[in-house]
Amino acid sequence: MEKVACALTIAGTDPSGGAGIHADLKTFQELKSYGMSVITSVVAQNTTGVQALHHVPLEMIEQQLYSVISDMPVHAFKTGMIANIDMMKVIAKKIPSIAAPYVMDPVMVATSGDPLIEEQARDFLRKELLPLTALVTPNIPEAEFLIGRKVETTDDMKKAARSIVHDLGAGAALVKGGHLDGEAVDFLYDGTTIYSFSAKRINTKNTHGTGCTYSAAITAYLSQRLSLYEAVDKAKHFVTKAIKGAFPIGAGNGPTNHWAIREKGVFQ
Ligand SMILES: Nc1ncnc2c1ncn2[C@@H]1O[C@H](COP(=O)(O)OP(=O)(O)OP(=O)(O)O)[C@@H](O)[C@H]1O
Ligand SMILES: Cc1ncc(CO)c(N)n1
Repeated sequence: MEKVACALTIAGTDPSGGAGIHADLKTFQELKSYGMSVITSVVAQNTTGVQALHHVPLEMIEQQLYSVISDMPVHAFKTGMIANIDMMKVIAKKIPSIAAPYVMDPVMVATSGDPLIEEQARDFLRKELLPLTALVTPNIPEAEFLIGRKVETTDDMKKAARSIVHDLGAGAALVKGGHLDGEAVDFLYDGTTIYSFSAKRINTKNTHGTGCTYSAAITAYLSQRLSLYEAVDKAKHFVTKAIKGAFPIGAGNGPTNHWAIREKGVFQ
């Protein structure tokens, strides 16, 4: 019998539906992987920023992980917002028992600039979680934090990707250029080769949740057994379409359009 591809996200919520768990599950669904989720923090946020955070108790995070892993197949998984070291420890302990590719979106701040993880937890993420990954997907500020140097040019991005793999122990690194000017170009380093993925920059402020959507798309494709290169290539097309079709809703940075690859949706 054919088995459905199963993808898991471990992340925080976004009641406005554009980022976090919500973006991940919409993306899994759109790309036809069966989506599952473990919630780390409940975040009161919208397109304008983060209003409040409530962290799920550690035992409950552990229990959610157990509920999924003990019963369901996981063919690939990702992490997004993990707010503090204690949560990271709980998750790190369970990762070896999930025998599947791990994609880390090293979320530190929301698109609005509001912090989503505690300052001290960043080092733990770099030292303890990063070496467990099949792929990490930092944007420019996250890459700068990880390697401790400025990333200002495409050459710096490629060097950062290499250093994240060779010096920090990630399985592979995808350094995203959304925060630079010009083409929206990302560089993947898999330990041997640098690949670039490029798209025309779209003139929009509606980029809430682009990073979540991209890493979720990569995770969905990995759960379907695509190679890392193919998964990133197809995910880049998906996120570009989702940004192109992004919705001008909310007063801040509107959300990406997760169904942009098939139809426009229903408009009022
Ligand atoms: N205006 C844009 N036009 C086209 N592609 C873009 C644009 N902004 C970002 N991208 C692309 O979107 C993907 C996500 O990258 P980005 O650097 O925005 O992630 P991020 O900062 O982690 O996202 P988030 O805003 O969710 O934190 C990358 O492939 C990037 O190149
Ligand atoms: C829960 C959550 N994760 C990640 C981001 C980054 O976009 C966000 N805004 N919210």
